[in-house]
Amino acid sequence: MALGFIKKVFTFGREKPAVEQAPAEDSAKVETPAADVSPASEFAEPASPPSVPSGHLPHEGGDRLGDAAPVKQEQLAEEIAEAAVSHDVETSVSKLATDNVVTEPEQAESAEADVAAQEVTSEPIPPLVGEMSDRTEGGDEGAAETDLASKDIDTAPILPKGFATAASIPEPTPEAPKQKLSWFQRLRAGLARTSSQLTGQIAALFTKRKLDDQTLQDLEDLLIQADLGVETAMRVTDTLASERYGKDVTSEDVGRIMAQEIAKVLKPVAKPLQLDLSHKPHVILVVGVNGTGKTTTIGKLAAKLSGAGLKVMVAAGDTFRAAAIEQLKIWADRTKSEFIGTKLGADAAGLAFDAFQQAKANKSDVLIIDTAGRLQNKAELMAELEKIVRVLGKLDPDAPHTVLQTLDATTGQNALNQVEIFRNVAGVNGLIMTKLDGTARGGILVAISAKHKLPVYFIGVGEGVDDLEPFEAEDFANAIAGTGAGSSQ
Ligand SMILES: Nc1nc2c(ncn2[C@@H]2O[C@H](COP(=O)(O)OP(=O)(O)OP(=O)(O)O)[C@@H](O)[C@H]2O)c(=O)[nH]1
Repeated sequence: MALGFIKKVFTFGREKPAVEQAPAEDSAKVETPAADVSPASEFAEPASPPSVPSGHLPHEGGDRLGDAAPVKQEQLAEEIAEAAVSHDVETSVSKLATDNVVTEPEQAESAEADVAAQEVTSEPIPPLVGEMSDRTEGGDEGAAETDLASKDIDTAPILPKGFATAASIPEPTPEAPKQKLSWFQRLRAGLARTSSQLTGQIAALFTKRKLDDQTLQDLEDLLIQADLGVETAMRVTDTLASERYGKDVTSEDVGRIMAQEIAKVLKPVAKPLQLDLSHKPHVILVVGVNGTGKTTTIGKLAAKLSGAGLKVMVAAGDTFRAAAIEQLKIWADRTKSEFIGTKLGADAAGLAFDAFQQAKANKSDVLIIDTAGRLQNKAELMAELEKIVRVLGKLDPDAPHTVLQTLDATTGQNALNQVEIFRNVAGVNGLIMTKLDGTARGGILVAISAKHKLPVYFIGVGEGVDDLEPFEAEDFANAIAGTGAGSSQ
């Protein structure tokens, strides 16, 4: 797999604005030496996240998600104050419990305290040095040498497959066949229901029949029932008609054209997750409906990044489910990442606020924030997500830099609606499809890609820490169509 390292730039050219900080009643004051937040070097404008349309969002049921009109400064400052008030942060670094989190009630008076007024005095949390997990000892086979602008070459981490950084130079690297076959077999196994159902029906449709309008219509119906979406179904039938209309056609012909057309839809969205390591932390916010694999996927991402030598902090923003906080702590320990959490029921935006501050003070490379699972039609829960994004944006205009949505491959059609709402509310700019090793209905990813054109960075192919693979368009297309290199595996 050629590792495309696409240059991504953010605007850091201007002086960093004094961040309006809202130390509220019991806001946590993190005692770490003042982080050196000198303005980073000049970068071009970032790609702006999808605009958030105001007005009622087109989705069945659920409440109006509210107007996305810009929030006034005072309202925002109140939100930050309220967010900081309603929780006390327990900051713990796996293997290093710190008790240096204190609150400064008097800071609560003004919602706009200057960040410089926040004296930070305790020692920064030393980087955690842990043995690499055996899988990432030498880094992924396919990892390319990267030349990071912010680090000299001999200390630049070798990013694992599926990640890129602003200054890295694309280097095609040969795919490690044994790794591809194993996860590819799991992918095929996961998509077996989709592909066997589809290829079985196609075979039945095209026994000794010339290609005519009726068979084209029947094929189109089959492809739509497999969740591929109307657009892709029509592309397949149009291409097939242009090649074989009025002639004999075999199911192999159909499979080949199906894989080809699906790959055309998926190739533009199969991209590495771009990290901008020229400033710290790169914030990844993980969102999605309940049980889609957010916390597990964060653990897998943390393993890849910390295994590559990056300093990772994970934040337990799912303050709704008790087990989620503990689950993420276990992932942090397992992946030698730093952990920040708070008490059950605390304000998630406040946790995100403190996590950012802590990650900055600790000079973490990447901060990955978990969130509570929520259905897209629960307006108050979606409003909470908006607040988390707003609070992070006040601390860094480009944060959260990556908003990942996890999609459960067994969901089917509803995933389209999930992406629509989460994208409008939280500015989702990347997808991860999980549970493709189960009885997946992976076809929906084709429909989502055709409609939303959002990058698909990884796929989950199991519950293990290594079961996260960079998304490969050709492999996925062949797995659905039951064709291609892996088809004989
Ligand atoms: N088979 C399989 N199971 C997965 C995968 N990813 C996650 N899971 C499982 O899915 C279940 C839910 O995963 P979580 O990470 O807790 O999901 P979540 O989105 O954080 O859940 P909530 O916090 O309830 O929203 C767990 O049992 C995971 O082990 C995957 O790729 N394959």
